[in-house]
Amino acid sequence: MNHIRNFSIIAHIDHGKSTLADRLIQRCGGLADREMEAQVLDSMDIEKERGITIKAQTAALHYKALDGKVYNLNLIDTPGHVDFSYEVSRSLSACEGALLVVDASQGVEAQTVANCYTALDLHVEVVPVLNKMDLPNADPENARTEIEDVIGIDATDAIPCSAKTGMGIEEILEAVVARVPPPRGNPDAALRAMIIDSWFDAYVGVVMLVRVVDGRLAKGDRIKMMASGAMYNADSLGVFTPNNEPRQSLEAGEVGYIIAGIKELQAAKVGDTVTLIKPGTGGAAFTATEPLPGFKEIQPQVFAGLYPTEASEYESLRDALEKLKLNDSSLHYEPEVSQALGFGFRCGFLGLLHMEIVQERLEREFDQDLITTAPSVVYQVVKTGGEVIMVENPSKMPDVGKMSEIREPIVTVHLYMPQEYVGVVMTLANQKRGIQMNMAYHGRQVMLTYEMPLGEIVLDFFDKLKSVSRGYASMDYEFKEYRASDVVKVDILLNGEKVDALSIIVHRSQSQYRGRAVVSKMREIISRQMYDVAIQAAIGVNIIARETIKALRKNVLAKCYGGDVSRKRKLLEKQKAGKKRMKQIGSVEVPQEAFLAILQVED
Ligand SMILES: Nc1nc2c(ncn2[C@@H]2O[C@H](COP(=O)(O)OP(=O)(O)OP(=O)(O)O)[C@@H](O)[C@H]2O)c(=O)[nH]1
Repeated sequence: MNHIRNFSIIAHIDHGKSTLADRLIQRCGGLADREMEAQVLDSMDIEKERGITIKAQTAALHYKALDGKVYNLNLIDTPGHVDFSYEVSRSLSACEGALLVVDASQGVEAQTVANCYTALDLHVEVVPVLNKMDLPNADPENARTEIEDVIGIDATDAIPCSAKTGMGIEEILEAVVARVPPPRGNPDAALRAMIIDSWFDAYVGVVMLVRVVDGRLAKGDRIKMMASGAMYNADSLGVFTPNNEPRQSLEAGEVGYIIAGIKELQAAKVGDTVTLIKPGTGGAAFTATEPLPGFKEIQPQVFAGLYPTEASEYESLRDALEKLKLNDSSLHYEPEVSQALGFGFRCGFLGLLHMEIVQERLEREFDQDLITTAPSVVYQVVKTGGEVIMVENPSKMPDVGKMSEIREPIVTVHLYMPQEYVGVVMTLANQKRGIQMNMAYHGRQVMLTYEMPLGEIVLDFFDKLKSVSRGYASMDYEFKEYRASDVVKVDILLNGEKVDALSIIVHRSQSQYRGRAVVSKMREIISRQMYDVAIQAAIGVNIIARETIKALRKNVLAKCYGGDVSRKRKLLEKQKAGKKRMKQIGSVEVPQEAFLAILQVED
């Protein structure tokens, strides 16, 4: 195992993670130049466009070091957003080292900090790298000082490099060999391999990327997933270079893939431990007694309704969701009926970004026209009879008289920011009903710990945090508990009719304000119709806000002075096209944005 190094790259968006990874792969001969497409490691189109990595991928590199020995360097890619923090922690826990890439012309930025702390918590050796040294305004001294002040690690040996010109690449590879410790597992113990990532391949079924911690796995061995208990045959094994390269076995310390005829992604959960059920070729011990630490069952945190704009598209939306789910085990969905929107699906997501990605893929890859309702968290409701139910759709909230308590999910949030933003971040956290638990200094960087309702976070907390801190603050959060809370359901009525898909759940102290704000936002969004439209917000039978949209549809044609038929038709066509993502509710045409009006409300 002394010739193996497992490492990943931590970087702020745009600091050059993908470019550097490509360089390292190219230098180690993994891909011929013509195969080098920009950013090999980000495989999905959307990833490229959004510039984030959704699924971790990996490359096993062969590097002949200056000491004359050939090393096996496994580069493990990590996703970079708060919705995927669990995946980040699993990929980092599969590494002994991490390159911390800092753009020498920009210095340390907040997003890197949270991942860097995760790495340090997991005792991963962090090797700082100063990228973009070819830029005229590169300031390596400043970047070094910031790494020491903000992250609190020694940056004397930070390596200057340029992923663009190739400067420093050799030094980085040497540093990986010299500074990242070799893996420490026990090759003679029972097999324990951690699933770092898993995805569905149309030809071979589920592919698992694993880090073998102890023992040995050979082709054909019978394996078992320790958390799910499912058993399979390890039909084929191999490593990614990043192309796949079949192997007869994977040894302790190695990173590679297993294909075992698994049809369901849920059977190969990230963080689960793979062990053997029959003696393999590894020795006497085969079934591990203890799984590797850190496995968590990931539950969707945010729910929203997804409806086709045309009722006839329901089946094709179902097919699309089914296909997406094949490769995204954290996506949940089940059929749901709304009086206003007809047949659709209640979908569960890891967070808002995950929801956006799914929505975008449905529209782009599957050509779906969707209406999405406002995201909601899951509430725990104690009914008057004592029964406890989970409510993930505001419109399903029982009547007030039938509930004795509503509990909302509370999360522990860690907020990281430079000192100068502590004040504004605290103000924001207080507005969002946060309770401060702790404050810790790491050099110039501060970590605030809050307990906060998840419902406040899913609305717009992340965007607000970025805007008050000019992008410098970052966060991560984890579920803590359900806690009793004075939340109420606010219904929205159009011409006196309750629109189930528009109901929201908010804290009573904010209900008046939010009700009013949503109603006035909707007034801006819903265009004028043939009739007057009354928009109201109500808590139970109490109307708390009202706006009226005056009838005005004739205006579309008003400019046409009667005569010009073709122009008239054009205008009507145009109006029809504009209606595409609209839904007829009673006599009112409601555009897609109206369902998300709650997200557009400013505090
Ligand atoms: N001048 C210069 N530009 C670089 C260097 N490394 C990367 N870049 C450019 O910086 C931009 C961001 O690089 P990426 O490799 O996509 O950065 P990333 O960190 O992977 O970003 P995300 O994939 O968005 O997280 C690209 O336009 C690169 O061409 C470098 O050493 N010098």
